[in-house]
Amino acid sequence: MKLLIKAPAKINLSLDVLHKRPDGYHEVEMVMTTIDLADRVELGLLDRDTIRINSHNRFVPDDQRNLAYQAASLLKERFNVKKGVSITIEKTIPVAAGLAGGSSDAAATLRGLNKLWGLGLTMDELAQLGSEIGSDVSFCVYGGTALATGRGEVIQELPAPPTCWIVLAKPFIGVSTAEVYRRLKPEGVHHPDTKGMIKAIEENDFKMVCSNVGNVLEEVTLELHPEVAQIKDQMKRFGADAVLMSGSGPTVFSLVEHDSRMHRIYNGLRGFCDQVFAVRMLGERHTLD
Ligand SMILES: C[C@](O)(CO)[C@H](O)COP(=O)(O)OP(=O)(O)OC[C@H]1O[C@@H](n2ccc(N)nc2=O)[C@H](O)[C@@H]1O
Ligand SMILES: Nc1ncnc2c1ncn2[C@@H]1O[C@H](COP(=O)(O)OP(=O)(O)OP(=O)(O)O)[C@@H](O)[C@H]1O
Repeated sequence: MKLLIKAPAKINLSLDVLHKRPDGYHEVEMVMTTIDLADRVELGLLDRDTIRINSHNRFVPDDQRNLAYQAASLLKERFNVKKGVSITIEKTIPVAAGLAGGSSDAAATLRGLNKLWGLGLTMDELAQLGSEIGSDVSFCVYGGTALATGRGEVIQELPAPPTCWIVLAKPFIGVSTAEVYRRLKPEGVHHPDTKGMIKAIEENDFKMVCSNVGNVLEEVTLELHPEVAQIKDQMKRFGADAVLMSGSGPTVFSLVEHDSRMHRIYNGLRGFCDQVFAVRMLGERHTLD
């Protein structure tokens, strides 16, 4: 028996860091949404009691460092599962890009194995388990649009944002999330208006969404990698309605209302960037599989 599960990327429409916590993590307030850019995770039962990862991407580990492996391992251990699984990951989401690719693969593995192994866990229980793997995994279990607080694992559902295009561009660099958080000084930065972003989404007001995008990690990554600022400038020049870095970067996305401008930004950025995509948001939370 085989199961094919979609693992979509996320973007942070706003990302605020309130303070550093005693456990070393940072207290955050993030408005996140899933987009129609997804890895495909195929799960197959194995006769042997083992976890096997197949990925044909040289940047993706095929052992216990893979977040999908960790998801399977956690379920096996917690629920005493004596079955094996092969996990084949077809990557489309750029790696180490601020788009939660690994976290989404882990979340898809949790959802899929819940079915394949007949564990009967609720989405809330899967999200709770996901938080043990990484801060973005809980959000990825649900997908859709949400406010994420705590270290990112406390999820409150939000309605779908106004419809628009998302053009994503990733420069030829990878970013370490841990390093970006380490370099951040939450006291000295300009904080986005999280409540304003939530209101804009609830009122389905595209202009208000655009004027409330903000990410406190942007300054840190821009300082490390000036090419991120260049991409932002280019997107603005090509007519984006809003431009922001996602997560800890380095991927930059624009929100664009009109098709013609979407094409202009997409074509303008290709050749200049490692990977460029034009996609839609997935909108509300819905059954992903
Ligand atoms: C930047 C974001 O992707 C935005 O959605 C997330 O905040 C990071 O989520 P993630 O990659 O799943 O993060 P984790 O794997 O849990 O943590 C990676 C590292 O980032 C730092 N980290 C992460 C989340 C958080 N709230 N505070 C932190 O300081 C920690 O140093 C941690 O060791
Ligand atoms: N399934 C996976 N897909 C991609 N990378 C993975 C996976 N599992 C583990 N990794 C490791 O995690 C690192 C970060 O990858 P990922 O693509 O998840 O980053 P990210 O998009 O920046 O994450 P986030 O936005 O959650 O901070 C990679 O360099 C890779 O070594």
